[in-house]
Amino acid sequence: MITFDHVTKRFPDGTVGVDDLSLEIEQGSFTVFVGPSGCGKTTSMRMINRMIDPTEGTITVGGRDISTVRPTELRLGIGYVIQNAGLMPHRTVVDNVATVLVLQGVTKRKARITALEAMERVGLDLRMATRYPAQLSGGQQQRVGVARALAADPPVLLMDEPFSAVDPVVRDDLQREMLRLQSELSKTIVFVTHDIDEAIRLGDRVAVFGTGGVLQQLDTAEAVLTRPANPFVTNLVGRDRGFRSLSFQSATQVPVHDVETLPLAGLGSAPALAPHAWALVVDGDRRPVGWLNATRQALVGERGEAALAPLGSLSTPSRTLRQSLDAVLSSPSERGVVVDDDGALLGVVEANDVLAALSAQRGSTTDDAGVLGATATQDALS
Ligand SMILES: Nc1ncnc2c1ncn2[C@@H]1O[C@H](COP(=O)(O)OP(=O)(O)OP(=O)(O)O)[C@@H](O)[C@H]1O
Repeated sequence: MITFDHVTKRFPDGTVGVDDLSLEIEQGSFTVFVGPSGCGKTTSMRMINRMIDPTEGTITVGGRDISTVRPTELRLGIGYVIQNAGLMPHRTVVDNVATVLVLQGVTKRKARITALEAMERVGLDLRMATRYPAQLSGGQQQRVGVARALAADPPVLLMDEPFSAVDPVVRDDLQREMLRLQSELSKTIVFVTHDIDEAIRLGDRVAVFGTGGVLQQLDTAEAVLTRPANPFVTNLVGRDRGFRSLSFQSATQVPVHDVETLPLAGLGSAPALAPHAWALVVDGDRRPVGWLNATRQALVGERGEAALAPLGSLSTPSRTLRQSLDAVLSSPSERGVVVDDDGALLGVVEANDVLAALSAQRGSTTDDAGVLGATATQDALS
């Protein structure tokens, strides 16, 4: 557990970076510090590994007041990942990852073996090991940064805007990877971002910081979205919070309907579709490939598979209402495709059923009706 007890940081020029911060970070939790630029997120994080010392108050890590622990000793148990990875350009990837272990006195050979394991854990191709950082993409460099922080197996991981310099697709991958890693490793993670969507996706707990380094709300991601503590938080989570809150609502009650399918093999000899009908084309493993209607079917002879309309986003059995609704909205047939964990077709969901499930859940959470219900429905439909 990491505890901030009435912690204030006043810089020599008088700027108050963090103002009277008290919060507890549970062991094994994923806590995200979020807020606009200059509100004290990074300063708060850097006080945990003593890159910055507080002016007032006490921070404890694992029950120890860290002002009594030498920074070098403290940092052995705290991994640190920063934006742009901060890799050493003249060292190979594997040696970058092995850095902390070597500093700890592990032999170079052993450190490299552990570094390769850490690379595998974060999904890096081991052929990258002998490359230099400049020979990697931005996303790969970030993975190296995470591998380096994890290599020495520290119980605590600090991550300061680690994914903010990569494009949205790579960012999505890295976020997914982080959630997978956390489910396997159960580290105590403190993650700084100014992106509320990233905070909500990753955090078990979200700490919203405001102007002058004042903590505005510390809560679950769902509570920050659905019960913002004050106008500052309401403004930060934004207009789309009703839509975002669908991410926390299960769609397992939404019925999955059967859908007409056509096999990809022999597409050209399929019976003609009725004028307004859509059929889902599946491969030999029943994995959906695309949608077909009569107009597109007429083009199959000429274009083959390229005549199919894209599937839209796919929904899965453990889906949320947001995922279900997105599948419906992004599908040309207005029915969202549901697949199992292997990608095989389970059926389709329909918009009316998604909205009915939303209404039913609104009825069962009367306290939250204003936000979860009306706002969500309006946002979803607008
Ligand atoms: N060394 C310093 N000297 C003076 N003021 C500082 C110093 N470091 C940070 N600050 C100020 O403290 C406040 C908090 O800064 P901090 O970097 O913690 O904010 P942040 O929320 O992480 O912002 P960003 O998202 O832009 O990184 C800001 O007003 C900043 O200008």
